[in-house]
Amino acid sequence: MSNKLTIGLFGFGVVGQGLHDIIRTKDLNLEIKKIAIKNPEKKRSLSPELFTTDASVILNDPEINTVVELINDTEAAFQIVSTALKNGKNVVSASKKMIALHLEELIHIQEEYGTSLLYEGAVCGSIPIIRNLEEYYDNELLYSVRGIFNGSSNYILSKIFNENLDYGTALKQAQDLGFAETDPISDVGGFDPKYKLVIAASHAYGIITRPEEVLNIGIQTLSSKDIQYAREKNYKIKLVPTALEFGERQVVLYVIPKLIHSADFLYNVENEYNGVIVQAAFADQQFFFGKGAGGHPTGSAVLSDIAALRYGYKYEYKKYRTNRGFVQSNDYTLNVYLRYDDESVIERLGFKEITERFYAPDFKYVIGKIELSNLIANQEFLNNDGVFIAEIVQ
Ligand SMILES: NC(=O)C1=CN([C@@H]2O[C@H](COP(=O)(O)OP(=O)(O)OC[C@H]3O[C@@H](n4cnc5c(N)ncnc54)[C@H](OP(=O)(O)O)[C@@H]3O)[C@@H](O)[C@H]2O)C=CC1
Ligand SMILES: N[C@@H](CC=O)C(=O)O
Repeated sequence: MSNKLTIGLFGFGVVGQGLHDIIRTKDLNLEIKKIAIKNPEKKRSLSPELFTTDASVILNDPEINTVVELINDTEAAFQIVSTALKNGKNVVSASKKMIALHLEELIHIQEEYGTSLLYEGAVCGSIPIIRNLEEYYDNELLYSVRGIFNGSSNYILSKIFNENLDYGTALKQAQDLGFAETDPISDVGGFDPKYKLVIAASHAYGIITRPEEVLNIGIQTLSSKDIQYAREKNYKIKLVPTALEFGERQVVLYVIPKLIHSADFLYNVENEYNGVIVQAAFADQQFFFGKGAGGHPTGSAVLSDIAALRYGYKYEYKKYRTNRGFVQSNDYTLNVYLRYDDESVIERLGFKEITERFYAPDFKYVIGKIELSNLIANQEFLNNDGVFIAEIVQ
């Protein structure tokens, strides 16, 4: 491909503008030729001639060799990205939901048309985790990948724990700072970190998982009682996606709040920062830390992908293609804290074992072991008021 990148940018919101800010500070031998947006009435900080609402102006322009997709509409993003790849353009995207939902198809399109799709900014903002999982870690030696993959929920939890802010105020701040998704239930309900986990697991283990088959329980039902419990036991609560190998090449994926002890690297990951712990057979634990949301941190990851396209970089999906027999499995048991209102909840969830019970008129909880499949069967129920569940790692 030509050394000079001529870019068609889709989206000029938090991340699109963040990327543009970064690009204009440096002489990078690249040009943003056109920017596609949705609302022609919105006031823009750049010349009106640069903008279009017609996607085909970019997608059919033979001079544009690189498409950068940073929009907040999943289905439109898939149409744009797949058409651009089929039209011979390389693409950078930060749309994690779109990528997680369409990963297998996107891999095949890249293969068929010889084009490249990079998406480092889609997983943990500024942290270069995808290229590391893809290139550095052999899946034979990789035990687990877990961490804080969502800046908004971590921001909310930090503000609640460290500054006693109420949930609604903290969420509003995360939205005002540009961290939250258009519908913030995606963040606080654990959907956004689940999409990121699905993408990370494909590069870690070579397995492509359908997001709807992965448990996501969020922080939206957190109450003052859970915070009191965590504080008394010297825990912090964090929303943690986990991909972990167990048994014979089985990989379990799930997203759930976790009670985190001070010895855990994630304990000190605060606000919009993310942290990823990779556990490998001989390297033991390695910790990646950086801003996981916001225009400039995400823009920096997008720019790194743009720069990688200059030298023809592609994900080879080696682990997926060689298929070394890793399979996703939900045959896994978690140790959990469950705060509940109604006694029938305990029976409904079918605990394997209960090791602790606390009972007061205004606060009831149990600690015990439960099958992941039971949590999946009750996922909707567990995201409703009256219950809060969190994993406790023993
Ligand atoms: N915010 C963050 O910290 C991060 C966000 N992401 C992801 O990056 C993407 C963009 O997020 P963010 O910048 O926050 O979103 P914003 O809501 O700030 O901006 C979205 C932009 O997309 C444009 N847009 C929407 N639909 C279309 C369409 N069909 N064609 C062209 N433009 C369109 C909007 O146009 P208009 O201006 O006219 O409304 C707007 O400029 C999302 O997928 C998000 O999940 C990833 C990592 C971090
Ligand atoms: N809403 C997301 C944005 C980045 O991916 C988050 O809060 O992490």
